[in-house]
Amino acid sequence: MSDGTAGSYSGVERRGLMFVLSSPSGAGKTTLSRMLVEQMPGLQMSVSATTRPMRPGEVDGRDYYFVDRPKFDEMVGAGEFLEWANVFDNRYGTPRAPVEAALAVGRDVLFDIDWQGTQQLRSRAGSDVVSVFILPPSVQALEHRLHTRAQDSHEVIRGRMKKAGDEMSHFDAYDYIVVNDNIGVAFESVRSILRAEQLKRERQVGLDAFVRGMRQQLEG
Ligand SMILES: Nc1ncnc2c1ncn2[C@@H]1O[C@H](COP(=O)(O)OP(=O)(O)OP(=O)(O)O)[C@@H](O)[C@H]1O
Ligand SMILES: Nc1nc2c(ncn2[C@@H]2O[C@H](COP(=O)(O)O)[C@@H](O)[C@H]2O)c(=O)[nH]1
Repeated sequence: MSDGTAGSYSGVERRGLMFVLSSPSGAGKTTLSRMLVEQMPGLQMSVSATTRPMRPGEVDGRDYYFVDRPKFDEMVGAGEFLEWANVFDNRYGTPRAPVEAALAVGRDVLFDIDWQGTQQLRSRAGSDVVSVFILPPSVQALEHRLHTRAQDSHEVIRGRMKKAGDEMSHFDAYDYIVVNDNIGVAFESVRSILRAEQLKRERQVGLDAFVRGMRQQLEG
């Protein structure tokens, strides 16, 4: 089925993009990411590696690659990460190979990463990166969400709330800002941003030939 880009009509592939969601912890990136992957055909989630302990219900290889610190540092040394950062006293990094493989065949890749990682991706991939910062509707709602998620200790939640202001201070480096109050509305906003970015002229490789072909048909 066609995705509505010229490439899917002319046989030329579209250029894949890197779609980044960041937010303070608990604002809803993981929830929105899961909804996007379910509803946007061809969108591939980047699975990060982390040194943080696994939460109840998380699956190694699906939610994260859970590695110890020596293994993480070995991966850094071998240049296996596209970006990596220290976040909340743990290390997190984006494995390079799956992202490069997806982009090479014109697939879009979704990232749930912090502001430091976004900055690194932006400096490497420039306009192939589209970034969205998710804000909570209020500080109270953010704290409530972290508690109702019930996956981190009170101490960890306190630590993440302390750093929420810091994370939020980077909102102005992002292309789009979405306030996640009602999840359905926030999802529709994020989905629309991705769809519009997919349709940008510069991402549709082969437009010239496609239009030329139709013009020749019309003239001849
Ligand atoms: N709009 C919303 N209204 C109410 N609850 C929400 C909303 N969006 C997400 N949540 C809930 O808030 C909690 C935190 O969401 P989520 O895990 O998606 O946040 P996150 O930004 O990925 O956090 P982290 O950075 O810690 O991974 C979850 O329990 C989720 O179900
Ligand atoms: N720079 C990167 N940040 C990442 C990556 N994977 C996740 N994250 C960010 O870490 C925090 C905490 O995540 P949690 O799962 O422990 O709650 C959150 O802001 C994520 O966006 C990564 O590969 N690189």
